[in-house]
Amino acid sequence: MEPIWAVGLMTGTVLDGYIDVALLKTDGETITEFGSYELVPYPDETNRLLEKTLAEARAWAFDGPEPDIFVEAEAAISRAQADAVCNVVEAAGLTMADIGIIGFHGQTVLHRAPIPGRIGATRQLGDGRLMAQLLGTDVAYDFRSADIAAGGQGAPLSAIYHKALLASAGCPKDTAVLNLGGVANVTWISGDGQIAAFDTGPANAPINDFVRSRGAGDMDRDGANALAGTVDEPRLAERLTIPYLSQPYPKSLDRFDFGYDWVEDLSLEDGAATLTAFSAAAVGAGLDTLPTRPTRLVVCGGGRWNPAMMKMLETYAKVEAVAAEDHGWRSDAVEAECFALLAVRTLRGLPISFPTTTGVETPQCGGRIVRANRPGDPILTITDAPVDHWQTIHEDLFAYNAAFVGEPNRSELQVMLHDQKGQVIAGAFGFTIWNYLYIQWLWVAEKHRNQGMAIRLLEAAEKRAQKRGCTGAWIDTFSESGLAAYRKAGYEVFGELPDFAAGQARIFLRKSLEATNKG
Ligand SMILES: Nc1ncnc2c1ncn2[C@@H]1O[C@H](COP(=O)(O)OP(=O)(O)OP(=O)(O)O)[C@@H](O)[C@H]1O
Ligand SMILES: CC(=O)N[C@H]1[C@@H]2OC[C@@H](O2)[C@@H](O)[C@@H]1O[C@H](C)C(=O)O
Repeated sequence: MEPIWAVGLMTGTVLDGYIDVALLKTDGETITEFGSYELVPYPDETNRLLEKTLAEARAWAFDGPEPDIFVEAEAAISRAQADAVCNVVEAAGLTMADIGIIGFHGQTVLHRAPIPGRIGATRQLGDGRLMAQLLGTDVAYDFRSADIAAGGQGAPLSAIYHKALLASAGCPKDTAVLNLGGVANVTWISGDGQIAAFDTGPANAPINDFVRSRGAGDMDRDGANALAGTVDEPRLAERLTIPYLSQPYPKSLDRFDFGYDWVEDLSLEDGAATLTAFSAAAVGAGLDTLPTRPTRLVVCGGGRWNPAMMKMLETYAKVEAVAAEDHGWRSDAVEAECFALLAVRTLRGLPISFPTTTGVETPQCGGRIVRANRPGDPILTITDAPVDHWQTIHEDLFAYNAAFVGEPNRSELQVMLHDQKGQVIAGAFGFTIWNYLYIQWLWVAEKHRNQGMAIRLLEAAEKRAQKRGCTGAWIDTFSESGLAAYRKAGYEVFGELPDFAAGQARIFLRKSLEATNKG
């Protein structure tokens, strides 16, 4: 496939109020060109709605029907992100017609990793159909469900994009990629090109929540608090015994799996320092689980802008931390670019998750695609009274069939029984087509039933059908009496549709007209 322009959309777990929008030209395997990138703010009311939605999602905990608020939030997210796409595409000097596909991650509101005996669960709010309608462009969305359904973690999915980035930058073999969002995830490529990826632990989410709880802003901006504080080493050492950290991958986390309650009694500065050290040390513990420990990490995601975090990666994770920008990548764009690439992969039917990235048994293609209506596309109509164009289809269909099975010679047939006064007492209607007679309707007036009328009608119809060259006949019924009568006439059951009407099966019967001839 020729590379196409794709738009990637990401709103991560920290709910920082921004939509990450990035353009990427790609064939789904390699990066041809990085396009423009912007952080577009959500409207204030959407931010408030999202906070409420996340709280309701946690209370719901995948138990029972989804909270009603999801419907409203999903529409608001989809509309706001569609607007953002329009603006970024236009500002880049392109039109929507230049965009091959949109990769719409949606908002993760809840994520639960699988455990032995129970598959995982994940929910990203985002209505791909609505976005495709609004923008008139194909949309790939719901990237994680298929992986989860197949037994995978559903995350992280960025590994295949990180691999493409590492290849494009020609990084040394011992380099891994680290994303520091609400949660931290790492991607490592083995010498023979195998990918490993997993969530290492928290990144910014607990730091943001802690700082916010002290009324000190939305984040520890530039690591100012952490840099001014002292890490509570004993407390950190104890915290580092949490089994998740050294557990073998694959593994994934929800944004709220790690909190800040364990530093609540510390000062703002010491708390921030201890939380930052914990996120960094958790990365180190994760690196220890890889077959060979990388010596360099290219760091992307918002945490890359936190100097305390970058410094602590060196001291607590014992690894060289290089900013994404040092390789010409754009820290804040990586996740959005990733979903642009994943959308193209989905379009091409290429896998987006693998046994070593999400633990899924076989690579999964994931992502659902909605095709948009474009000018010039066929128009779909549905009617309860077909007339107009049926003849066109009919003639074409018959001509098509005739080309490989000969002329159908469809010809109708009606058999009637009248009394002496001309009153109808029984009748059958059907048609012969190719080698078969089909009796569509057969009816006997009530007072004439059980007198062999049905058999007389059928025999007459069968004779006529034989003259027309038919070698078989079929009929169907969902009445007991019909079934008995047709059996008596030499028909045998060859199929049924259970519960066709009010619990009754529709029974299909056939009879060989050749056998009748011979016998
Ligand atoms: N200048 C800065 N100083 C300190 N921290 C920063 C700075 N800029 C960004 N951050 C941190 O990065 C966070 C945003 O990170 P990012 O956008 O990568 O998260 P996300 O994509 O929502 O999360 P995830 O990757 O888990 O889905 C901010 O909320 C903040 O904690
Ligand atoms: C369920 C979910 O949304 N997980 C996110 C989250 O944020 C970081 C980390 O946890 C990662 O596993 C994932 O996002 C990135 C884009 C991923 O799938 O690679």
